[in-house]
Amino acid sequence: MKVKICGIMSEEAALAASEAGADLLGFVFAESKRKVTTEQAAYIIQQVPQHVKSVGVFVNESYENIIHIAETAKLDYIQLHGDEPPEFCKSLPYPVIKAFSIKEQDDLNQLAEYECDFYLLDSPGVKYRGGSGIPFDWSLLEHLDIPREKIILAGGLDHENVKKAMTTVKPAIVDVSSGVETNGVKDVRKIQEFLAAAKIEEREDIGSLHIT
Ligand SMILES: O=C(O)c1ccccc1N[C@@H]1O[C@H](COP(=O)(O)O)[C@@H](O)[C@H]1O
Repeated sequence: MKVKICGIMSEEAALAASEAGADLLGFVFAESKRKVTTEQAAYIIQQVPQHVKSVGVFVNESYENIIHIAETAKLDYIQLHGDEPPEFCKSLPYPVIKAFSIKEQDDLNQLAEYECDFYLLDSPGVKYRGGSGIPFDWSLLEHLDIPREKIILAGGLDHENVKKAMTTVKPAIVDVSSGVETNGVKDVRKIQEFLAAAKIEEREDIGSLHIT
């Protein structure tokens, strides 16, 4: 299972996440208590190994600003977490993760209109467009007809519910922000616990190879 740790604001959190096995780190450039400047993100991204991919999170941002920030900070992926239309997603010269708020079955209909690299399924925002720390009803995804390799599951995940989330939804990537924080700040121990829980399938696979 691949893991994205989102809302990275410090070098310490980025290094802890990458050392614990995170595959992607998210940097929020939208209105949020986790918002970083382009310069902060650029500095942190330079400190982490290249195999750990960087994701810029934007909400209804202009094409020009996204490109400028992506080039300056050396982002690998663009996450669009607002009301961006399908044409906008297709127009970006970067791999795109389009986020969708899921509160009822009908919310899934819009996914078919989008061509993107990943579909991120999240709870509706509360104060901001994401990062609420609240899970949504995963059973709504039972009949989702998007390949699971393109699904990122987000919204209120933590080290206690991530295993259930993975077995229920079978996403390609799990994404967490609030669930690895204490008092609004990334918590190294919680990052490590989340990664240990999310990567357990891989360890179980290795274990079963020894047994057989
Ligand atoms: O984290 C934020 O503050 C944020 C603000 C605006 C758009 C997206 C944001 N975060 C995204 O929200 C999801 C879920 O976060 P949580 O685990 O429920 O706290 C995650 O994909 C972040 O990328």
